[in-house]
Amino acid sequence: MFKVVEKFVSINGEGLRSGQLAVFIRFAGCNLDCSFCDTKWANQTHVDFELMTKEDIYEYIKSTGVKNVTLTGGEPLIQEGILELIELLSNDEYLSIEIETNGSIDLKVFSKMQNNRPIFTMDYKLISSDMEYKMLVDNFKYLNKNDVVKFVIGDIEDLNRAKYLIDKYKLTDKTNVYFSPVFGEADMNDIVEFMKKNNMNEITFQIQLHKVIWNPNKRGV
Ligand SMILES: C[S@@+](CC[C@H](N)C(=O)[O-])C[C@H]1O[C@@H](n2cnc3c(N)ncnc32)[C@H](O)[C@@H]1O
Ligand SMILES: Nc1nc2[nH]cc(C(=O)O)c2c(=O)[nH]1
Ligand code: SF4
Ligand SMILES: [Mg+2]
Repeated sequence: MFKVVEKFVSINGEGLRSGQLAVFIRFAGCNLDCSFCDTKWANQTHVDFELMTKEDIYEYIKSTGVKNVTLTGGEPLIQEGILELIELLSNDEYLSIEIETNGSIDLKVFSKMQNNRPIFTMDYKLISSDMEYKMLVDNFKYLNKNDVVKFVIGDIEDLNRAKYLIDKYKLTDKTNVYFSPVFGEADMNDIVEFMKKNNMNEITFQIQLHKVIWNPNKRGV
């Protein structure tokens, strides 16, 4: 059984499918504690959740009629039975599955899926998150051109570190690379100036769209 803290339809506010309708499944609990986390509430021990089987989750998704599915949290890939859920959803060729994951979970087993493989938006947690020591750089090799490595930027130190990693692991040759400011805190102009100064042609800068449309603290959107 999965602990689901919320499920809803919205437009995806992040990633490759930003602006498109998506059905979201948010799981309880995370193995990290990022300084900037906007869903800390979902990681509390006493959070309210609904227990759902993988079949319940599939039925809910189908009842919405929405094609894009985002599994998020919390950390979706620490949920017991998550591989079976992903396989069930992937068997439905109509669905396009996307998984938001935090960079600390080994993606090898997931990346090997053959049919209708999900796309992974893998965060690399930078210095200002306080969680960089948990990052698995081996994960970079399991990502392809359908996936994303996302750097959430808090400050200039994060920008320098992101650039170092992009160059060292040739990330833009392998996958899509996004910069996203810590919402309401990072200086967005600094990020764009940094991109200009370093001629970062292959990076996509992105703001979380749902936080512009709705109150940034609103749930279920
Ligand atoms: C809440 S996390 C859940 C999935 C997974 N635990 C992870 O970190 O990727 C979803 C996305 O929101 C991003 N995020 C969380 N707090 C944020 C903030 N304050 N500003 C910008 N992005 C944020 C995360 O970096 C991640 O890309
Ligand atoms: N609209 C909307 N789009 C999102 N894309 C990724 C989200 C997440 O929390 O993982 C998210 C979210 O919480 N809301
Ligand atoms: S990994 Fe994701 S859910 Fe966990 S604390 Fe960090 S941003 Fe929040
Ligand atoms: Mg969110």
